[in-house]
Amino acid sequence: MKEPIIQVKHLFAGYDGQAIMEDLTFDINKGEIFVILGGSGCGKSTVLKHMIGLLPPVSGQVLIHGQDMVAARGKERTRLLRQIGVAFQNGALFGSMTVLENIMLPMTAFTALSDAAARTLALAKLGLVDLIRHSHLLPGELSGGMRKRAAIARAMALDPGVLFLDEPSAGLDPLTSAELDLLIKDLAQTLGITFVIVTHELESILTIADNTIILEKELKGIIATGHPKDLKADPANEYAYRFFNRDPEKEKKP
Ligand SMILES: Nc1ncnc2c1ncn2[C@@H]1O[C@H](COP(=O)(O)OP(=O)(O)OP(=O)(O)O)[C@@H](O)[C@H]1O
Repeated sequence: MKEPIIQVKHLFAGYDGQAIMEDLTFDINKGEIFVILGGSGCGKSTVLKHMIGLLPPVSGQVLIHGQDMVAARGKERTRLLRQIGVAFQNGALFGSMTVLENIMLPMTAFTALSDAAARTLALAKLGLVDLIRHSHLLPGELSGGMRKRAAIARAMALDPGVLFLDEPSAGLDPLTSAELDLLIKDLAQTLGITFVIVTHELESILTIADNTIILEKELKGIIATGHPKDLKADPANEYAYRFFNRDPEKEKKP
């Protein structure tokens, strides 16, 4: 049975009281890989920032397990934020710390774990992303694909139920990007982690997404929602059809 883990309700997304997306309402179910799509600059990352508590929305609610993260304050907010992990596009790893130290950092900073226990747990996370052999390296010594995997391991440090990934395939070659897709699918299936991903990569979306929303700039809202394979095949949903079939020409027709 579908169980919403995140509910976005009447979210007006934007900056300084100015909405660039209006009245977004959608659910993300436990264990699914949910992809946020849309043309460049339409507001995908902005919506993501509201969902992870990095930026207050113009208005609306983001519920995690039924509790409003936007309204939450103090310890309640910290508790809700602990339930999500985030891997940003550039990895955002600390360059002067080894990969292992990067994964241990959230554990020692936010829990009472000893260094030894944090080290053991961090190595377990690195095992999940196949990076144990590289745990002693600095982020700058890793390949692009490894850096993404390290960022995912760090996002998993505190065992969140939901992982947010902003453009995970950006800058990766197609093969490395496909490997990352497999990893995401594997983590969703084996650990039951829910993924919320902002990406443009059509191949990747069709391979991994269980559900998508497509945002549209002019409309300032959701233009299509559903399984990407259904959206790709359904000409009735014209914008989604064009998006998945890379058909900009039709866009110019009335
Ligand atoms: N800090 C900010 N203050 C004001 N406006 C911003 C800020 N950051 C982004 N914007 C604007 O908000 C709009 C949406 O940007 P956003 O980065 O969310 O889009 P996006 O869909 O993620 O784009 P892309 O796919 O190109 O990364 C853009 O017009 C952008 O210029």
